[in-house]
Amino acid sequence: MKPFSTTKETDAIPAGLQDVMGRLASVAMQVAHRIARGGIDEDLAGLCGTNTDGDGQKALDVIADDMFCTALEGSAVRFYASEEQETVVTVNEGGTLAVAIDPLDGSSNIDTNLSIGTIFAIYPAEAEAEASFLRPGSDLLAGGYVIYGPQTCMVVSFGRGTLKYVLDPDINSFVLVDPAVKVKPTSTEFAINASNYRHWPKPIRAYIDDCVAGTEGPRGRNFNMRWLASLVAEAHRIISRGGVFLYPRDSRKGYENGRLRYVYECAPIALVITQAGGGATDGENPILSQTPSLLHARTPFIFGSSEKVARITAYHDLPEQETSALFGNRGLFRS
Ligand SMILES: O=P(O)(O)OC[C@H]1O[C@](O)(COP(=O)(O)O)[C@@H](O)[C@@H]1O
Ligand SMILES: [Mg+2]
Ligand SMILES: [Mg+2]
Repeated sequence: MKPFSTTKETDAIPAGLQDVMGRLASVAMQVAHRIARGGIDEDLAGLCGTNTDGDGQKALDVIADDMFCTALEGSAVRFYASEEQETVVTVNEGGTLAVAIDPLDGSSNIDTNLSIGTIFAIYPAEAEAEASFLRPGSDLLAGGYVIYGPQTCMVVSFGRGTLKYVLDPDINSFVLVDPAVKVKPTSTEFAINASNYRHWPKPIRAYIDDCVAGTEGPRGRNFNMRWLASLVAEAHRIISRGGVFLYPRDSRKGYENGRLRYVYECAPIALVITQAGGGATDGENPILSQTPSLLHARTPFIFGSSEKVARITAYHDLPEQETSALFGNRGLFRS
């Protein structure tokens, strides 16, 4: 079983990362297979613990974490950081790379047969374990995700554009289908968990109010909303047809910096999106220029079509009375 179908697929990967990428792709194929068989002889959605963030761990969270970590033994990976592990694991003292991973993203959807995924980030290893990860996303050697959906795809950037691979189930290998993925600069779709509306900061409320007001509001046109509760699936939709995703900070306890984790969720997705021409910010500043202070640090996260992300930043720059006022007053944003 070859993770990549031909040399074309492998040659698109920098030489120093080919082995690790092959290992990640091989595990992803096994995870996809296991998901496809879920419920036949194992309950992948069964609760089996709590991670450091207090999130309930499902069986598949733990299984996938174990599979990825084990597969990196004997590779060039020195340090392994995971959503499912409190501290960094030293895989190979002599390694030169550091891998951070969300082994299973969108866990709340495991038993619903909606798309879920894996998010991965590869940095150069530093002498200290944590220092290898507490750095800006602009230091990434690679960032990407695998989506387990009707198709299994891998979308990855090595800092020079974004590539899309599809798993061909006939040959059990990933095939490179798009070496230069592009995110549409604009779109009429937004994705946000609207049940948190009352907790959002004013600029986010104002932006969503103006979208929801449609043709009667300052934007003068209608918008459509999606929310899958699977970051990978939202990213893949945006890669495919544009749109914007928002998980802002909010006033709930524990959501002061939003929900999503910088090191193994936001930074790699931001790399993939920005290398495809999209935008990725915390609402005001680029994600890739920030430095997390903790391994599991969270950050507000807004990404997608560049014009939409820029517009949301502009809402953050509005004077206080503009975001407090009724939408009709935001004449600045008539388009
Ligand atoms: O349930 P909420 O608050 O809408 O959050 C959904 C978000 O949480 C996540 O499921 C967090 O990821 P995990 O499943 O890896 O913990 C994202 O995929 C998704 O965008
Ligand atoms: Mg996640
Ligand atoms: Mg996860």
